[in-house]
Amino acid sequence: MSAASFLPAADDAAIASARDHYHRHGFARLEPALAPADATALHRWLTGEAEWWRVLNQGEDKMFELGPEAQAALAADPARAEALEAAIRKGARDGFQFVYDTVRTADNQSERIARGWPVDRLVEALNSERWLALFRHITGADDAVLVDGQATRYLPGHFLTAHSDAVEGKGRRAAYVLGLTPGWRIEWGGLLMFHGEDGDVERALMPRFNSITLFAVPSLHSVSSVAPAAGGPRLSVTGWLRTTG
Ligand SMILES: O=C(O)CCC(=O)C(=O)O
Ligand SMILES: [Fe+2]
Repeated sequence: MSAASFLPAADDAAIASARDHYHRHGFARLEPALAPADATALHRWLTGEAEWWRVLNQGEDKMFELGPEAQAALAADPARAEALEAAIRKGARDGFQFVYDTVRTADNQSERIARGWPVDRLVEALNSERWLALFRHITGADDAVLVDGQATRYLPGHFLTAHSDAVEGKGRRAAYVLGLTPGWRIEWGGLLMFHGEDGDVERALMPRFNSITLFAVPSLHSVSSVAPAAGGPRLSVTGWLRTTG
């Protein structure tokens, strides 16, 4: 892991085609995102040492973050766990709801460097001039100056309903999702869905390993539920290209 440079690995043709696609459709996919060994090392860390927090919301503005101890306490109390599941199902029926696992990184560079987990070092790399210039080139967001990020893990039953990513004051210009699950199948769910104005699915994207998807903010999208039959968790690093800190 210590050798990981997290430099961009896509060639000029892939970059040119991503830029063209983004300008025409508001999203693009770049692959390979990283050197294969770097993506594999991240995947190994995400499936091994990473410490996951369960995050979920209640209504529009209440959010819960359950660390390892709170998750263990919940697992030991099936009645409470089922009540929480029921609340999540109810919230998802007609409203905005999410539940998934995360490893957050600090927006602040010195905190990322001090902790130095692989996901911190990846987000550090994404803030290098090399990656920033590439992101600006593809998205046309010339005023973007920083990249934030978190690792996410969607287990079977996890999902994120429709939202636009626009948050007042955050200066989000584009979102990115770096897929880190090898061997995913469409049938396993966990698809990044863009919602069309006609109420149909405009586009659904597979969480492909070592590909980075970029899309403009705001745009209405969701992550479909990971199916019970999924062969593993849906792993990514995701965040935003921003104008302000
Ligand atoms: O993981 C993804 O594909 C997208 C996640 C997302 O939309 C978000 O975290 O806001
Ligand atoms: Fe989003």
